[in-house]
Amino acid sequence: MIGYFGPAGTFTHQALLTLTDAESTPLATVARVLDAVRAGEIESGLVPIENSVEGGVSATLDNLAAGTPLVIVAEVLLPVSFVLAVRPGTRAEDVKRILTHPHAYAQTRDWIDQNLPWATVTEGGSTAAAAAAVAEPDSTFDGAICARVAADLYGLDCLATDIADNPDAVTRFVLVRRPGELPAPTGADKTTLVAWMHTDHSGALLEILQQFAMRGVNLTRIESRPTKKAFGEYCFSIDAEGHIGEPRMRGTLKGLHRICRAVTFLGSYPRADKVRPKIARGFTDAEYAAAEGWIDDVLGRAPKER
Ligand SMILES: O=C(O)C(=O)C[C@]1(C(=O)O)C=C[C@@H](O)C=C1
Repeated sequence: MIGYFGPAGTFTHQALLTLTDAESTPLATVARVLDAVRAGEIESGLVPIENSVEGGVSATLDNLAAGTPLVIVAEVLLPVSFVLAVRPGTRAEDVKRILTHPHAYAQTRDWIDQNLPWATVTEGGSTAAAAAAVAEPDSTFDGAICARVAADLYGLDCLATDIADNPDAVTRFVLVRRPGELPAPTGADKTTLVAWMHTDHSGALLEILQQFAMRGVNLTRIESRPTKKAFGEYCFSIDAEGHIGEPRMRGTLKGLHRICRAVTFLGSYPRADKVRPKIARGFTDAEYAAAEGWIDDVLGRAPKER
């Protein structure tokens, strides 16, 4: 069973339908999805992790960083577009109170300011939960910012469509499981990790970045998140091109393990866009293998299984 950030009609639900038609169950928060996976109540869970306009989804990044480690086994990229959904008969001038997810508000703020300057916006739950709440006859909310499928599902009318401030917005979702067998390398993979650095000397972040740079490993996302343990203490949530099965990524992870207070490995998985990294001269698997073979020769030993 696959859990997803629900209820039915969220963008996460739509992302799941592009991935599989396996049996699924909605859960009300990102934390509930991830905890249900940890507890073994569901086999895997789909949650949003990053948006091209608003950046990282903190609820997901922080839970994955701090909780019992899970691993990402797949990612989905979904273009997101929003509608203003209302109970049938509601006119624009009647829309005084809007309910939506914080990321959806962040992506439609200008449109709301320009078109409904009198409206107040409450952030909470998911976009589909907002649509379901507005559909209640005695709802205190007049409108929801959600996906068109959510408006249809909960019997709402679309007062306006395509209201995103950035029409090209894309959200990235990740499918997580309990640690076990990892997806095999495809040549177009990503590895996600959290680096918890020592804070007792200067240049600690630079040392982390050097581990990637000196092995030709490109980053696709890096953001600092508070550790929530002490004021001013941060960890780094990182996505990098490559798979733990590849020697340059393994070397990077080993290097990070040596220099960091801790490293949380959150999976190596195929990239949704299938983009293959440009591997500079000196960093290919063959060149790593040749270098190992040369060391074996120098030491006069038989090549060992690698
Ligand atoms: O509320 C939803 O529908 C979600 O799936 C969450 C979420 C997000 O967390 O970014 C997903 C896509 C949109 O960017 C807005 C909200």
